Amino acid sequence: MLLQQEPQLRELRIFDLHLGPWLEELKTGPVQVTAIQGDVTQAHEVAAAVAGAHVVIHTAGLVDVFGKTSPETIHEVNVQGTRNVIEACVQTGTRFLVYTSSMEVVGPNIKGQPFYRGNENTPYEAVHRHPYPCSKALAEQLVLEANGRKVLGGLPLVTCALRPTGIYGEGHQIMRDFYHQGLRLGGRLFRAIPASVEHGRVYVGNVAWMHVLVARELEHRAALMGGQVYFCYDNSPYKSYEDFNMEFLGPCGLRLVGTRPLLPYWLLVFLAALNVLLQWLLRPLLLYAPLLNPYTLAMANTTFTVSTDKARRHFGYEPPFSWEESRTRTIRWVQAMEGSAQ
Ligand SMILES: NC(=O)C1=CN([C@@H]2O[C@H](COP(=O)(O)OP(=O)(O)OC[C@H]3O[C@@H](n4cnc5c(N)ncnc54)[C@H](O)[C@@H]3O)[C@@H](O)[C@H]2O)C=CC1
Ligand SMILES: CC(C)[C@@H](O)CC[C@@H](C)[C@H]1CC[C@H]2[C@@H]3[C@H](O)CC4=CC(=O)CC[C@]4(C)[C@H]3CC[C@]12C
Repeated sequence: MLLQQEPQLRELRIFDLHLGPWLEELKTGPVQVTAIQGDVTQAHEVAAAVAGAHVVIHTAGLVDVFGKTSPETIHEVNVQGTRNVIEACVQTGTRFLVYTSSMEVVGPNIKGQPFYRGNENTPYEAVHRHPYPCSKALAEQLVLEANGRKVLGGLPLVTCALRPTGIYGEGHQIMRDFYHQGLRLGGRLFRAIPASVEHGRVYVGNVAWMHVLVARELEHRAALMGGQVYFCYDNSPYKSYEDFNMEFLGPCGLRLVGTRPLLPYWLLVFLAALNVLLQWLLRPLLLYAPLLNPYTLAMANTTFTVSTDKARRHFGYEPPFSWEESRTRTIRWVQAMEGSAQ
């Protein structure tokens, strides 16, 4: 999107632990695309990649709420990695830093309190225990506190944090997991969460556009945007997590069984805890990381939706992809997966 939408772009550096062959397709245009294989936990690698950059969009992170990696690793990547990016900007003189934070910085909290149509100023007790939200909250705090620090050359660093709600769209691993689970269950998924529990979702293309816009506007609107947080939002409908997924999985042949949860909540809690035990017992042999665990159950069962226009007011954000376009593009992606699955 940067290559298509940013006329000022002279070089795009992509720094990632895992570089894919798709990067080669980006190198066909007039803008220099530099792919750098590196680890954000290694300060020297980050500094070398950042040196000379005008703006850094820091979106690297470990998105793990399924117990696939240790809390220490999540912290190392999400917190220390962010610290390394900030220090690289300061040491090399990069003045503008955009950070991909998350709704999880706010909630749902461990008390299961709903956040209903909230915005960036809505009072809410952001209390977390899980390593992932804790790491995102710490990293966001580091980014916002770094706003105003002097970088090499003596000018101030300008930082901003974007908080996507549940991202969906092409490449969404969790959607892929739901789809494959449905295929394994004969084309069916079984409702576990009441339809009334709404979860905010945002299309990946709109999240990407918000990042491009902030990267462009941060310099000209530093006084307004510096040190600010913005929820990433669009016109995606408010639905339960499972019903929302069915907007894409339904047209691809899956069916959500039950108009209300098929199992009582206490049994779901028991099964989620059993999954944790099984994960622990099986760890020496294999990685067992099902979708259902105590954290994912609590998240899915707590309403969290945002309603805000702060990004529009501060830097003119309007989602370029309508709900219909976002839905169609995601369905096409799942269908392409379906083709590969058959
Ligand atoms: N998936 C979601 O629903 C949401 C994600 N986010 C945030 O968006 C950002 C991107 O996440 P996703 O695209 O969902 O996940 P993703 O796993 O597709 O992207 C994360 C990227 O970070 C890279 N990475 C991981 N560890 C690294 C390391 N040590 N050094 C360098 N690169 C590393 C991965 O290779 C990957 O390309 C993350 O910061 C995440 O916390 C925020 C809100 C919602
Ligand atoms: C098994 C069922 C109970 C099923 O409904 C569980 C769904 C569960 C896997 C998801 C429900 C809410 C999701 C999280 C939410 O969208 C916020 C997120 C923000 C991020 O920064 C990363 C992803 C996630 C934690 C997302 C993960 C999947 C859910 C927990």
